[in-house]
Amino acid sequence: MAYGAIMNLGAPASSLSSSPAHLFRRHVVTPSSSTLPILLTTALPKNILIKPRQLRRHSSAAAAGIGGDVLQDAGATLLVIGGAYALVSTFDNLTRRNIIEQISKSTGARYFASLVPSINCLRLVINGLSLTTDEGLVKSVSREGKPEELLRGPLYYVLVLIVSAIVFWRESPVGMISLAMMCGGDGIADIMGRKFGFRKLPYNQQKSWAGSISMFLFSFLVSVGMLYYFTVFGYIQLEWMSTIERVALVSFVATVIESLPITGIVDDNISVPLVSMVSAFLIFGY
Ligand SMILES: C/C(=C\COP(=O)(O)O)CCC[C@H](C)CCC[C@H](C)CCCC(C)C
Ligand SMILES: Nc1ccn([C@@H]2O[C@H](COP(=O)(O)OP(=O)(O)O)[C@@H](O)[C@H]2O)c(=O)n1
Repeated sequence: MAYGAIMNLGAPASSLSSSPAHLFRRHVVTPSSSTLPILLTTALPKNILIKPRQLRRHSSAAAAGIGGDVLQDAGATLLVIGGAYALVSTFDNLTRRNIIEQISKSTGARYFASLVPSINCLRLVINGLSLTTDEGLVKSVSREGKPEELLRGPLYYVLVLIVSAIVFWRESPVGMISLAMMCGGDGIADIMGRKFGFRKLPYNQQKSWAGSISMFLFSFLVSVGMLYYFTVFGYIQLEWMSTIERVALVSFVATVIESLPITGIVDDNISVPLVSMVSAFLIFGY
């Protein structure tokens, strides 16, 4: 949910610290020095969007020793928390002094919000084409450390963020739900599946029950959290009983799609949000 982070740009700054947007993490790890650049450059310190693979990769930095790693990670965590706190406090102050509006009503807000993923999109393209070399970025978001990997999963990911922000913004549940599936559900499936995925799915030996059950649960919970958040701020009105049933249905569809052995054909950063968008649109009707 990047959506949450994006949308937060138009929400009361004081709500940032308690918003459910922090759940919208594609892959959540304790930030290490290698994840810091991406955290800081995305300027969204509360919304840590990093892959678990960094942990694995950088565990090879065991040369520094486990104690050193823990210290480094703890330091990085404190730094990010401090940065997030400072950012929220700054916005709080500006809002209290009426220097910035609490809730942006500007029609251009969606384009401003999409600037964050757009800048990251540009970075991915430039580095993916090896026009420049940002080793931190490549290491942070690729599996094998190859720049060209940036042009696949990570690029699709930011493109979905951009499209969702611009097309759906905060008036339609469709964008929120599809981002919840991609950023929340799919991200958690990866983490839980790798850790507890001993029992594989009968039709896909690459995916596990633990991963898919987590995908369903987190897609559902993150979606409901996001919808609740935007309902509280009055952007959307929902009838909750039917909404919960509908979200459960979309989560189920997204989970089934994520579990299929089609990763080689279509990246799940495309299949999951796309199928979620279509099914949410059909189910919600707007
Ligand atoms: C590593 C990423 C995707 C790869 O996925 P997969 O192929 O393994 O399935 C994500 C890449 C993220 C990107 C480089 C930076 C995105 C910044 C974004 C605009 C910040 C939004 C923050 C919010 C927390 C979502
Ligand atoms: N439903 C799922 C999804 C992922 N996983 C685990 O997570 C790993 C990465 O999943 P993936 O191929 O979907 O990776 P991403 O493209 O989402 O990063 C898989 O190799 C599995 O170990 C799982 O066990 N069950």
